[in-house]
Amino acid sequence: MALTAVVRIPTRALLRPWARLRDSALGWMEPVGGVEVSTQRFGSQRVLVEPASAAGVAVMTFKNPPVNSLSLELLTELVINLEKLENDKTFRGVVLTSDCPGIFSAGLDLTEICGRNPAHYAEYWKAVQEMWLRLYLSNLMLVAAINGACPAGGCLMSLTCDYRVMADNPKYAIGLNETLLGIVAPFWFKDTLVNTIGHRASERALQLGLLFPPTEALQVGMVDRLVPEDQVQSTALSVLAQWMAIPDHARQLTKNMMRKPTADGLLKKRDEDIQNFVSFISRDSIQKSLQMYLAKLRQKKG
Ligand SMILES: CCCCC/C=C/C(=O)SCCNC(=O)CCNC(=O)[C@H](O)C(C)(C)COP(=O)(O)OP(=O)(O)OC[C@H]1O[C@@H](n2cnc3c(N)ncnc32)[C@H](O)[C@@H]1OP(=O)(O)O
Repeated sequence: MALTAVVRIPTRALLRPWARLRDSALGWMEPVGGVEVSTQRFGSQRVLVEPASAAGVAVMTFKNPPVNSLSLELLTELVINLEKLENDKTFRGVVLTSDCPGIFSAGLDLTEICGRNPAHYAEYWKAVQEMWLRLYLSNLMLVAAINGACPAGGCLMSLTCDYRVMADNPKYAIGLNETLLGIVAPFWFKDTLVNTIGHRASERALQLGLLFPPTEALQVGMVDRLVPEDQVQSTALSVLAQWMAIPDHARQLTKNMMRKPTADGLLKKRDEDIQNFVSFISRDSIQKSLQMYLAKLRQKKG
């Protein structure tokens, strides 16, 4: 297959991202009248996917400037590209990283959960759930190359990976800081953290909305390795090379055994979780908190 191919995504699907996801699952593509979104194999506008030099490995790079916030579009493209990698049996491992200097991901896009209507909140939350479920239960080996700040939803995304390599730069921090915004991390964010760093450390981190600098993140077990900034991706690739030595079927069944009970917690009540999110996020007091937080972020520059 050519390394550079233009992928055409139908215009109607760009307007309705979930239609696009479904179409992608069916392998459907519109030959004319679409929008050119990519020049990379499997890639799309906000998610670049390139085969690494090692066989069976791809690098997935998020490119949603300025801060890689998890917009509906980015979430949709992420899921589509992950699905394509999973369907292409030549790939066994993926490095997830960022194209935004100094930022892995700023987490959920606050403009998606602030000042919109309930139907939009529901659609957006479904996309967040889908991202988590697909990554958390992926049969692929996933390694996060965390080359910058990694708060909230960005941290969640990295926690779905099998291994985390972080840049050893004290300017960067990682954690679930939801309480600092006046919001509450849902139970499946909490479960993902507990599965990574344990109950007591999670209880403290979640209540205080702690953002850990790299050294502390390593100590608490939120990341697995710190390396100089320019070695984050190469280290992630060498970690993957070690994991590739394990037979896939045994590793995949083991991963599933470890993670399925947690994922089932959400799968069993996805709709209820969406309803809870919509009613929580629609509250006036929560919208006010989010608006104040966004205003503070915007004022920082002024
Ligand atoms: C039941 C409810 C559960 C919901 C669970 C929620 C999970 C979440 O993920 S909520 C999002 C939490 N995210 C954060 O708290 C991070 C906020 N951002 C930052 O701390 C910083 O932006 C940074 C450290 C990621 C980067 O800092 P810096 O390089 O200094 O960039 P700026 O702060 O100047 O930001 C540039 C630009 O981007 C806008 N922005 C930042 N984060 C977000 C975001 N998460 N969503 C949307 N927009 C974001 C920021 O407002 C600036 O915009 P402009 O001023 O218009 O340029």
